[in-house]
Amino acid sequence: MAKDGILSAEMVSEGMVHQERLVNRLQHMYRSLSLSGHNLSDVSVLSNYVHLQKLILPHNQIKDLSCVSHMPCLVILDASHNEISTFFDFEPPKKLKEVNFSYNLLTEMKSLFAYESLSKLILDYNSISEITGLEQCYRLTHLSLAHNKISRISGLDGLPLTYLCLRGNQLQKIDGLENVKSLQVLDLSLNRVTCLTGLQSLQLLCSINLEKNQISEIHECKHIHNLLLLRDLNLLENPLQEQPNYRLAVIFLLQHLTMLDQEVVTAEEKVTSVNKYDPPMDLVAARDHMTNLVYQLMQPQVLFDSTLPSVDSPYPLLVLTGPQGCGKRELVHRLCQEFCDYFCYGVSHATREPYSGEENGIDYHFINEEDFQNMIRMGKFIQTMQYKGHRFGLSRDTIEGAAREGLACCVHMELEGALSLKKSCFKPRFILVIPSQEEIYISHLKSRGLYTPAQIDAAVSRIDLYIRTNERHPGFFDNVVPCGNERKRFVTEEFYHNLPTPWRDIWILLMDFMIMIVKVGGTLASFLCSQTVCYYNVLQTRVQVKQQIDEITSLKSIHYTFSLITACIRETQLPNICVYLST
Ligand SMILES: Nc1ncnc2c1ncn2[C@@H]1O[C@H](COP(=O)(O)OP(=O)(O)OP(=O)(O)O)[C@@H](O)[C@H]1O
Repeated sequence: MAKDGILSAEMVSEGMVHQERLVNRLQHMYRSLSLSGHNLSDVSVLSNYVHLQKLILPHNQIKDLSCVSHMPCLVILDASHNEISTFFDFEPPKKLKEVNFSYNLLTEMKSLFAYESLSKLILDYNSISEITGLEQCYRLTHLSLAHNKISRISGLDGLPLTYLCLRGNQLQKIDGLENVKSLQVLDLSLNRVTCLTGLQSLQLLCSINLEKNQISEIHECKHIHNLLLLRDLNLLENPLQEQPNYRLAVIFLLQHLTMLDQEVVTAEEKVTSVNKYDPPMDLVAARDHMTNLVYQLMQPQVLFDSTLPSVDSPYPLLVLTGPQGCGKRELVHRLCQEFCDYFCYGVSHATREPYSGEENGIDYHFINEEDFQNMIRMGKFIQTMQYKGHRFGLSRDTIEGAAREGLACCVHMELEGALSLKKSCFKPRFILVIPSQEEIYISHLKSRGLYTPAQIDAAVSRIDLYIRTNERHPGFFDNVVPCGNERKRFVTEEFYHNLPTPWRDIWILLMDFMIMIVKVGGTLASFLCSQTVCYYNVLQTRVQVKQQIDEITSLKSIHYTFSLITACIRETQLPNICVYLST
């Protein structure tokens, strides 16, 4: 222990960790000195040790470090746990890289422009209230100012920091970091931070510690959603932890995390979070199918009453699917009008308000949410779907109604509904009606005057979903009908007059939806031919079986008509249509 706190030459030689002989072999050169916890207050003797590279003096009572001015080779200085109140009060050693002044009495930072080699600076547990003087520290990568009195982050612009610790300060928001682009590890624990804005541009961040702050909203995580390298996030002891499903919600928003709140994020948690907050369509469909089936099975049996098929006797359903407002609904109506001997419009239930001109029981069965839920519980639906906050569902009664009249049911629905139906024992035929020209689709939606711009964007964005499904799952749709302005383009006066007479009549008959119906035609006719047999098998009466034969004859004639139209179109060399017809 030092007498009166004064460091003597003997003590220095005891504390020397590393010494080397100089070239002349007569003198020693001291490289590293470590004197921890010696109650030292006067270390002026060190002015003689000019070759020191590493000086470790923690847990003393040193107030004055001016001896460092005589150590031009010093690289590492640890003067933590002392009584230093003046900031870097010595001539700058040119090579000084690492400095630790934590647990001292520093109240302010001064310019360190002359310390150009400084790469690591630790100033924890002082009373510093503002970060200043670091502007010229072009090599500073590690800065720690934990447990000071800093209330605002400043003075760090453009520094090459990879590690920054401001734990235990008085920060309420995160600003002043936008230009610290190289930051990888950030510790802001034990502050009063309420929101995460200010982090979104720090693309290299891989670890953020925000333990013990005031963050109360899970959606704050959206600000760090785009930080693709972020692996470790600590939000322990923030109010948001009280929110239901907190962990899953955060994992869902930050899918790259491997550690959350000091616990490993498992693959199961990631899958569960996605299934909860953005379930893949297939999962939604499977759940929907399962729900409706289970509720149906829970009802008293109505087997003998039902004309509907079982697993081995499918019932013909024609499903037109496509994005909202693409024209599929009109096409279904039209098909059911034109071919009323074969098709019946399957009216879905909907919880949305009717648009003007819509009629209850014709466009939808409009019901309220409570009634819809009751119908689900009573096993009434075959398929349901939530779309933009409203519920839609196709009921067994609707289909039974069509079946009792000896007709095939024709419905329109979104892709999720189609997926759910695919899982049922029905074997529907699916026709995708897809806008071929985005601008025309958008202006059509606008002209309906029913949708907000956000709803239009959402509908347009689903075009891609349908196209991807069609590309990735060949055969998912039995036919694809592009809708756009082809109709206007092709049904010109000239085209019409050039048609031979019988074909002209057919065109008149189909007029508005001609092109679309023709394109559906291939599927439609073959579908009816193949499915009607099954349907009549379901009804199981002799009379109807007899009727079936007659029907099929006329169906064949429809098929024939379609092939004539096809040939006619081919003759007029309309390549677009021919392509669709041949698919
Ligand atoms: N049972 C159902 N299952 C799934 N989707 C359905 C069902 N019934 C209707 N839909 C679809 O829900 C979407 C929203 O229906 P809505 O009637 O509000 O649309 P819209 O604006 O009138 O457009 P559209 O002319 O395409 O019907 C439409 O794409 C519609 O086809």
